[in-house]
Amino acid sequence: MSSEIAVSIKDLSYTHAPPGGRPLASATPALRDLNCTIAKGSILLLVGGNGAGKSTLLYLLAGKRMLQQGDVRVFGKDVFKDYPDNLVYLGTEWAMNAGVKRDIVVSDFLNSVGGHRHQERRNHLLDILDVDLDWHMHAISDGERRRVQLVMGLMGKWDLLLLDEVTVDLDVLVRHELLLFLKEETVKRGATIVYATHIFDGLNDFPTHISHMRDGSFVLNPSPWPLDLSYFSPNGTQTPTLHSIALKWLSDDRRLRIKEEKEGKRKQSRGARDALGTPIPRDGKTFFHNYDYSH
Ligand SMILES: Nc1ncnc2c1ncn2[C@@H]1O[C@H](COP(=O)(O)OP(=O)(O)OP(=O)(O)O)[C@@H](O)[C@H]1O
Repeated sequence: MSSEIAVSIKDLSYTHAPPGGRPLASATPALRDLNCTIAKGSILLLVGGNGAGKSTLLYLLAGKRMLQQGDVRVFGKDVFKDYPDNLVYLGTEWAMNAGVKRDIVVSDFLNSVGGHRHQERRNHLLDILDVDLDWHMHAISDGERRRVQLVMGLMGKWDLLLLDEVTVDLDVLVRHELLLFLKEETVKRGATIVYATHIFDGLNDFPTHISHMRDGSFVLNPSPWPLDLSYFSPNGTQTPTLHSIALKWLSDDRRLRIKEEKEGKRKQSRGARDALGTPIPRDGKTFFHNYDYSH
């Protein structure tokens, strides 16, 4: 892996705003004071519960929103003003777009987005993702449509790939082949990937770095994976799996949130309520298993 920088993030904070408006004074920031660099050739996995800020971060890295505070550079550029042609963002909303459910044959669809310029890579991806050029976009399953999206997004030679949960509806074989392809892109071409997912099966050998996000902050800044054993316990002999780490981190996050709600340090979220709609207090003990890193 090269030590050149693909992404640098400095003092980045962000609060969502209503369409066309400014953030409400009462709104909670989605990102708070993030700082990190991501080296070329690395694969960073963002781990965090629902609402932790992963998608917002990927959105900002993709230049889809104007920054409010802080600085983000992708290959040295401000992506909002100067979108690099070697940056690809793939998110889940694409498949919901009515335009991609038209009665159009996959080969025509891919040609309409430049497939003829990338014949060799396109054909390789058609194999890996098991996509048939004769499929009709309106008559395929969600997972199959996702596979077409991936061929479309990956067939050009990207140098930074931002992936937001787009492997969730792939079958296990296609997902496995895709991860191998992506890993190879980083090793052979020095491409860089930032990946947010909740599915950790088969992922242990994929990332080069992981981070833990909670409430829009990095609890663990992007760090080399596997993590140093001393992170887990002084006597540890084996790095826990990503799945067990995610379980432990997210259960800690939930416990902390409930503690802070009880102490009045944050607004109570939608939790269990009684018949009159009064929140049922949760003590963070009775509801949860005590996860350690061995699960
Ligand atoms: N369009 C929006 N308007 C207002 N608030 C938003 C909007 N999108 C996200 N948020 C808020 O920003 C915070 C971060 O959300 P984000 O979608 O980045 O989390 P996430 O880690 O990607 O979650 P998930 O795992 O569920 O996809 C959450 O509190 C969420 O409610």
